Amino acid sequence: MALLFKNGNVIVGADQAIKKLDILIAKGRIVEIAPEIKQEKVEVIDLEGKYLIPGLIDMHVHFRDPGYTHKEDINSGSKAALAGGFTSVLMMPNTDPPPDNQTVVYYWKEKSKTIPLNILFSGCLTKERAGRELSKLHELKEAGAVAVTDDGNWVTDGALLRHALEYAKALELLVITHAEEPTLANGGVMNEGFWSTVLGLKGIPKAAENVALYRDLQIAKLTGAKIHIAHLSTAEGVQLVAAAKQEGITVTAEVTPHHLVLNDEALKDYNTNFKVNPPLRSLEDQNALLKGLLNDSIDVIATDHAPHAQYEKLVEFNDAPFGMEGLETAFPVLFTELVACKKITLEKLLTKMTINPAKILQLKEQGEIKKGYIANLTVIDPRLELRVTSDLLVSKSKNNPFLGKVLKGWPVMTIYQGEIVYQRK
Ligand SMILES: NC(=O)N[C@@H](CC(=O)O)C(=O)O
Ligand SMILES: [Zn+2]
Ligand SMILES: [Zn+2]
Repeated sequence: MALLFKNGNVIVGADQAIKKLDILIAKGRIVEIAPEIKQEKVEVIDLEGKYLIPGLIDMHVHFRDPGYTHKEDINSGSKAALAGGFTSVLMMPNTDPPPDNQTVVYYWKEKSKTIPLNILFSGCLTKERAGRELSKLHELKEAGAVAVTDDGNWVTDGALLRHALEYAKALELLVITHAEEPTLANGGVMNEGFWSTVLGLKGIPKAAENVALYRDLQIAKLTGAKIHIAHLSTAEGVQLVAAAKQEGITVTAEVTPHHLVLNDEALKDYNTNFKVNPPLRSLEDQNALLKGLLNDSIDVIATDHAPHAQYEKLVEFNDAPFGMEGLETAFPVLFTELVACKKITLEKLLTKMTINPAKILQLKEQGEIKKGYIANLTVIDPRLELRVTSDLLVSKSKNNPFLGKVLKGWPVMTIYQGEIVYQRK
């Protein structure tokens, strides 16, 4: 049945302007946008006080399927995405087996075909993500991958990255880099600085990210290929990306919600839910990342949703795996900590979570609310306040750094291709 949204604050157009409008959707599309729509035989949804926004797009999620489905699988990860207001996600390839050829991509396709979420696939850049030999990039493209990355590992062999970028350019595959020079990271578990000294934990210096990033940008320049920087975490990194853009290097960059609202002081209780890679950096880095987001050096906010089972995190800090669960709290965290505190406008935040990732992933007729576009939409209740608890989270994993926090601005309804696929009870 057609749906008519009334009385809402609707985010429309390429500038994500907030307007009081009615929206009619039918047959999976947005068919009318007007100050007042009168239509019979439709289901009317009263949005009083709420926002209707484009479905959120997350270009960095780990669904752990196949191989680590005790942490998450395509089904549970998708449920978490929909509960978080996301209608498109890009899956990362650090699974077992990893998608370095078409087999895993076909498995993903088969397993996700009935799930009401636009799931995009990334393949490995190198075989087994081992950094020695290129994956079958052609095969991956043919199977439907839109990106290639060795996320979790940096491609240490520069010539190999060069070749990957050359092929990827010809194949129109996006290359995503996890920029961290491993000999500098050297087994560290948190950011190297004041807090690692206080806590007696081995640090990962910011230089590990900065040198890797600089090399990757130079290889992008050399090849003229597009490169996307995953989870930027340092102030210098923001400068490097800004300078590269200025020079005409075709680079885009993302930042995570956790790097925008947390810093390494959060680790002072040795809570392993705050252990993540790249690590939470200093307050200065946190501030620089927000600045970089505001001045468009950083294009996208992506969650890097990295679920781990509870027992895996219930160990000594040094032994815990890196990663945070993030899909479900991303929007309320950013709304509470940045929009409500007037550090960023809702329009700007949404641009980084809808239009910009849609452009980078070349998603057609998505990312904004526009007549004729696909009806992927999310309803946000800015007044709804909820405490983050493990019961609230639908992901298989509960390693969320915001557990215990009261957040507002929760997604309450997610619409995928015109159908209501999630409703908060
Ligand atoms: N971010 C993390 O801390 N962990 C990710 C890997 C990654 O994104 O590099 C994971 O797969 O667990
Ligand atoms: Zn990574
Ligand atoms: Zn990741």
